[in-house]
Amino acid sequence: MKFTKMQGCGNDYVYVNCIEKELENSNEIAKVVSNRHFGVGGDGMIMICSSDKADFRMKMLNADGSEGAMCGNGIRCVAKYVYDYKLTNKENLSIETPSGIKYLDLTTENNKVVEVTVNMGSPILEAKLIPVISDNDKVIAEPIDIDGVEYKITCVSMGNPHAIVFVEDTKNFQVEKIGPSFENNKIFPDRVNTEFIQVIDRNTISMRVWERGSGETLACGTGACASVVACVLNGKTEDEVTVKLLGGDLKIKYDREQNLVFMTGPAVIVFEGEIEL
Ligand SMILES: N[C@@H](CCC[C@H](N)C(=O)O)C(=O)O
Repeated sequence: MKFTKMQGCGNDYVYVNCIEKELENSNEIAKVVSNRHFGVGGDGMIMICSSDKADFRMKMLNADGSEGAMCGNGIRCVAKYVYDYKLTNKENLSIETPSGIKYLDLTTENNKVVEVTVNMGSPILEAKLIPVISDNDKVIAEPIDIDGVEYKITCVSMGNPHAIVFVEDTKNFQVEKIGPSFENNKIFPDRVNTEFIQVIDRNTISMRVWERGSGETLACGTGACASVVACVLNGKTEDEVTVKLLGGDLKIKYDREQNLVFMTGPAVIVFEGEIEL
């Protein structure tokens, strides 16, 4: 199988062109190729497919083979893939995902994409739709017991579920130890992605993430969007925020008038290859 390894802020996936032919058994293939010792290595696999509703369609699978309905870093890389490999010459693209059609603006230099802005759509706050089990309609700064310690979570879906936790210091936070207990807590019927956020100032936050199905990653685009929405809801930041991740920075804008979230960030090709399956 031919592939291109790409990354956005260090959130790396194996990209496969499925425009002519979809992959059979893609959940199993995602597990194999994502393995960092026996496969290509990545946080998961992303398939670029044709669409009858938009310019292209994206399907994303986590490293454990489970599907995510949206991937913020992935969708920017899909835009770079289709433009740089000349599958389109459009600099304004629409990409269908299981969480709806997203609209993207490409910034190019020397006929290559260097940065992409994505209209990520409206955040979903209704507990039932995220889904998170709660007595309240929305989960904002609600206490949760994780391994005997009380944390406060704010829950937001950007097409996929996120729980946001404010911490004193992201650098020394034990994400690997605590992340799985959030992911698999019984109040999240579909599991959850968890963002640990340190507020630096009213326009800057530091974030680490434990991703459902992939573990700690260097960045999560939907997670950065959900976190800025959570910051605004908790009165911690303005609505334009630089999110500092282990793998780089994302610029997020929560346009409250339109109730839309915009994400701007890089997309990079790392290498191309072929793997025997
Ligand atoms: N890294 C992604 C999100 C990938 C999916 C997520 N792990 C899930 O299962 O919902 C991003 O950049 O948004």
